[in-house]
Amino acid sequence: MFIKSLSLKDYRNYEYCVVNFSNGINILFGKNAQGKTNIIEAIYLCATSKSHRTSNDKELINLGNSEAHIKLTVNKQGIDEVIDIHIKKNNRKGIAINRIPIKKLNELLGIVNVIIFSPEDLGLIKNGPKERRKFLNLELCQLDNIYYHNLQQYQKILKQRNNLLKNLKKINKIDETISIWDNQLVQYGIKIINRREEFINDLNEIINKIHSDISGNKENLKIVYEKNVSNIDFKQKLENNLEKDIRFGTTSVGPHRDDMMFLVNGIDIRKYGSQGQQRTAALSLKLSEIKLVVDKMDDTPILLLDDVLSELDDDRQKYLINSLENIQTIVTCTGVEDYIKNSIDIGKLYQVSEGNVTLYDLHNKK
Ligand SMILES: Nc1ncnc2c1ncn2[C@@H]1O[C@H](COP(=O)(O)OP(=O)(O)OP(=O)(O)O)[C@@H](O)[C@H]1O
Repeated sequence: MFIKSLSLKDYRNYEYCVVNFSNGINILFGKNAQGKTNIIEAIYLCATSKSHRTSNDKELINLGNSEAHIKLTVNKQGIDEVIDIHIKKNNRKGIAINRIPIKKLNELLGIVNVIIFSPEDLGLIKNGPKERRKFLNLELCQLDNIYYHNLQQYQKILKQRNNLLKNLKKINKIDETISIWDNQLVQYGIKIINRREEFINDLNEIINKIHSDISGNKENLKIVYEKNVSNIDFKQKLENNLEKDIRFGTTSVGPHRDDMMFLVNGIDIRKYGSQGQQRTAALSLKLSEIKLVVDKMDDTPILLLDDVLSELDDDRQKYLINSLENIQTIVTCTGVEDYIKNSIDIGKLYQVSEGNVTLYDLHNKK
């Protein structure tokens, strides 16, 4: 699939803007704070219904205006699909697919498949478990509608259980209704654990080869799923921890406390890796994700590279660029030197300046 066009009205620092994309590599370049990431964010929003930067939709509306509109046309195996998003000040948004309004946000998932890669992703291994869980959830929600549903249910039940725990602390006694929540939490939790396990196994099938290539055959990379509970002991652990959970007013066990360990030549690089090792492993992870999505889908996803190339050294830049064949890529950067140096075949080059996007001719320097 590839994005044909994006139009923005009163969105972030754009009053009105239309960008037509090539189905190859598209580069948006410009100085800092001109609106490059805002374009990536708008595309991401059309794919997932959420911004990758904020959970407050109001921030997406151009300051001084009361509504924002985003329209994206994607071509899927020859057929155009149009996504319209309308964001209102009261944090409500209306979404339509081919002009038909959708009732639930998850109807949007799977229409446009994007993989986003930004400098923050390079910190995935160095950062805390919350970031790694976010990675798991974002990827799986896009790949699998059932996972999205199970995760939503799990989070809803977890919130209700935590509220009950806080009430039980106040009245200082144990209420039988907790076991009703526990059963439901276990029911959805197990589904989440199983799907995460399957996903990590799939990544492991791919990642070692990629990582070994990037590291010049010096390093071996394996991901280990650090489950906080297993599908066998989840219920028991909830019961064992009940008193503690009431004391703290929160659920201390479950997949909401999962993590992933990254082993390079058998060593946990979250703790003992150099920064370079951690960043390379993060790059391998992202590239594995691309390959996995390409293998699992009938169609190719769209790759969004937000200012990431300048963060990589020459060898890693080359490796990433060589992986971009046959996949529409939308790149943001401050300068195009890295792309010229790597002789990339650029489909469309745009300059972004103060909320304006203009086609740029490298040769005529227009
Ligand atoms: N709701 C909004 N209304 C108006 N302007 C906004 C709004 N939200 C953000 N901006 C402006 O958008 C600009 C930031 O855009 P963006 O994050 O896309 O920058 P960028 O070009 O990717 O820069 P960098 O290279 O620094 O990442 C800033 O000038 C910011 O003030």
